[in-house]
Amino acid sequence: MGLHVSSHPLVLHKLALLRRVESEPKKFRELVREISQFLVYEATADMPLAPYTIQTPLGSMEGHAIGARIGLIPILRAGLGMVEPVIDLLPTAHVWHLGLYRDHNSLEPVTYYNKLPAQPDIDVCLILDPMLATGGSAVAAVDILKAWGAAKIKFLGLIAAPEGVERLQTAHPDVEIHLAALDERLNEQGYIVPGLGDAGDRQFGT
Ligand SMILES: O=P(O)(O)OC[C@H]1O[C@H](OP(=O)(O)OP(=O)(O)O)[C@H](O)[C@@H]1O
Ligand SMILES: O=c1cc[nH]c(=O)[nH]1
Ligand SMILES: [Mg+2]
Repeated sequence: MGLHVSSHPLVLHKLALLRRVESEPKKFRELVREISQFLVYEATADMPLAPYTIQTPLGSMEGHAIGARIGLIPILRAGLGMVEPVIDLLPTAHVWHLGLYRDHNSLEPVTYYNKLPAQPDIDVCLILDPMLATGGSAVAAVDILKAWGAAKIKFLGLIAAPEGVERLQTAHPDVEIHLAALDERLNEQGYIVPGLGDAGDRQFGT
């Protein structure tokens, strides 16, 4: 319940290319862009619609607009690469960046950037972060958004470990998780296996 792992052939095809060690940052960023668009297409399948009257060259009819105010919450750094492809499809979305990094020793998230306004001005928050590993960062992001007053929150990620899914679902069972893949496990350093390595480093060449 609440966990969606894409089985679309295009997602699987592009995910294999994304994982490959040969995919250099330019290629990697392109694949992050493409897979993110497929993911948000699937994750917005239940968005409410607002009907309104439009004119075609041949007459009037009832058209539809997305009836929710959507906020994109990229988790810096690695979530940055998911913003442009998603906002291209949802051009009226607001973007609120959250800066979180994992402490290398404790693997616990450290918050370093949060400029959310005093009052939430969106109906649905889409958290964008390619990797859900221990789940510490995702749980922290949802904690922040709920304390802010966000009503509905979804997590969009490229690859997750079962440990991270379980931690997020236990802490926040109401948050839907949309993934391109659910991998085997975490290794001793907290990396997803087989995964793709460090999603921030691979996008930004660091
Ligand atoms: O589920 P967790 O164990 O919390 O790990 C996942 C987090 O790790 C990565 O960020 P990282 O800390 O590498 O920061 P970066 O994006 O700046 O490289 C990733 O983008 C997530 O935010
Ligand atoms: O495998 C992992 C785990 C956390 N963050 C990453 O970028 N990759
Ligand atoms: Mg990183």
